[in-house]
Amino acid sequence: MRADLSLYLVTDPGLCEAHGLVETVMAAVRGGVTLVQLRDKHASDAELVPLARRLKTMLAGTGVPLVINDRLEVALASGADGLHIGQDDGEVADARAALGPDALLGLSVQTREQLARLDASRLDYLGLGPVFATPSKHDHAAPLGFAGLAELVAASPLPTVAIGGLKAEHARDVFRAGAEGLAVISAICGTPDPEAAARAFPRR
Ligand SMILES: Cc1ncc(COP(=O)(O)OP(=O)(O)O)c(N)n1
Ligand SMILES: Cc1nc(C(=O)O)sc1CCOP(=O)(O)O
Ligand SMILES: [Mg+2]
Repeated sequence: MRADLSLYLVTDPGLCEAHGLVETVMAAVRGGVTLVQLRDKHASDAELVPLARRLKTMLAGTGVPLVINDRLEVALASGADGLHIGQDDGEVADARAALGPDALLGLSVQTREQLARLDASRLDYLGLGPVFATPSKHDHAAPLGFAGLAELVAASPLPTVAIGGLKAEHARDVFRAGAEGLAVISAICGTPDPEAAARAFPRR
């Protein structure tokens, strides 16, 4: 599945708490977010499935797909549009086999070595990062900077979205590095006005 990666919102339960997670997502979509990832490292699958279903219902008619972070079972049970996995989140082939050919499947990549061994035929896009160090992910890899990002983008066989410490003022540099878009948590979720925060991102 081909997705618009321009402005990719990754949710965080703590940072989205102020306005409510669903309300934050919908405000961000009104502001121009093109893809939403439900990411909660602590909730159980049983807690995430109804939340994912609610988000999917709310996003109906907007054209904005919903992907689930890490949890294949949640993606399958909720009817989400896809899944985003990292290097240690299971096999791409297994995820693709379970999700079917039409689902959106993304993989996180931090290094050239990971790029060289991935199976592009089963993936739709790559998340490249972190561009900068960020408190939103405690176990992130070494920051790439824009030069490191550009190197990975140039070697990528798939569309890419940059992630990690990105704000609206970084959009031009991200596009110059060749990525299709920016994935963000705190630049939208942690703000007083998520719609305005999303709107502030320049488009490619
Ligand atoms: C768009 C996007 N890119 C990268 C990541 C990071 O995934 P991962 O390395 O599996 O880390 P966690 O998010 O699971 O902590 C992402 N979630 N989204
Ligand atoms: C979820 C995630 N993955 C990363 C990676 O480098 O793979 S960085 C990150 C957190 C992004 O949050 P913020 O926009 O607040 O920096
Ligand atoms: Mg993961």
